[in-house]
Amino acid sequence: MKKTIGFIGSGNMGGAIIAGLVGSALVSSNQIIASSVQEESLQSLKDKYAIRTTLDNKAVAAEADILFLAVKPNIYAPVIEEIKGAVKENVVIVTIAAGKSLEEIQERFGREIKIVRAMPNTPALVGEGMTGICANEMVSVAELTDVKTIFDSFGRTELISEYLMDAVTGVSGSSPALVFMFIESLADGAVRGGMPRQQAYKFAAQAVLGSAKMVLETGKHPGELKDMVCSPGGTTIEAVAELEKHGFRNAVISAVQTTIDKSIAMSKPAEH
Ligand SMILES: NC(=O)C1=CN([C@@H]2O[C@H](COP(=O)(O)OP(=O)(O)OC[C@H]3O[C@@H](n4cnc5c(N)ncnc54)[C@H](OP(=O)(O)O)[C@@H]3O)[C@@H](O)[C@H]2O)C=CC1
Ligand SMILES: O=C(O)[C@@H]1CCC=N1
Repeated sequence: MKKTIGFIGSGNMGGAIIAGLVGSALVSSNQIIASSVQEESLQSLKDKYAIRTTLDNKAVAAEADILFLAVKPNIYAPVIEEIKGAVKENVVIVTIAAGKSLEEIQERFGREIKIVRAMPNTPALVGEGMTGICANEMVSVAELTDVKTIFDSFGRTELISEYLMDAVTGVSGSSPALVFMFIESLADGAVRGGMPRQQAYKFAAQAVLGSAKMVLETGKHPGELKDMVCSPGGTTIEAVAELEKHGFRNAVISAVQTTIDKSIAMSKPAEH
């Protein structure tokens, strides 16, 4: 891809996308330019990925053909105000913020502008991201394909309707945090059984990785895969019964619902 890709903000998520992009070889490092507020964070990105960096958001906006807004949702308004006069006429804006609609972003730019809304996740860092994307009507098929190609370069991407973006935020944007908690808990259980901690993380993480791959690659229902592990009268069914006793599935469903509720709440700007 020949385009210049800009990042306004390059923290946990922006940094993960940059890492994924550089790792994919879809673009060369010098086609990526990123801004942040602290020189140290930029220096660290420069050292790791050899990309171009600046403290000047407008300089990124002026160069980018595809411009990622990777700052926290609560500073979208001032950041867009700062850069809106500097962006290229035909720029494609990629917003990755929870709860920021295509309509709201367009309103803040104050003109018709090409916008792709994406909800990625931090596993982008290791080339295993999951991203949902949608776009406004200004974005051409070719431009959407370019943006999808970027997300595809570090994981899987699906085009979705915008109304599903809150659900995507729960099921894949936020869920890595829940999965990390699950891995930590599995490992704690193994440590309780005497296993050294670092070894326990490896066993727990590989078990989760392998299980996820089985879902993706066998096409079998997760319940069937669970049944395949539960030997009658064996060890696993004891653990299943224990989790059911504590409302495990209901807890997870409710947790995802809270992310959806929060994402919806964040999409309603507070009245001033
Ligand atoms: N974290 C995640 O898993 C996911 C996050 N997102 C979305 O990504 C966005 C960023 O989140 P996340 O990466 O977690 O947040 P971080 O706090 O890790 O990163 C925010 C970045 O913005 C920079 N920044 C702060 N103020 C400014 C400013 N005025 N101008 C330019 N850069 C600025 C920070 O700079 P510095 O480092 O120098 O302080 C930092 O690089 C959010 O909108 C979030 O909803 C979406 C999906 C998943
Ligand atoms: O916690 C958040 O708001 C962001 C969005 C999805 C993951 N992290």
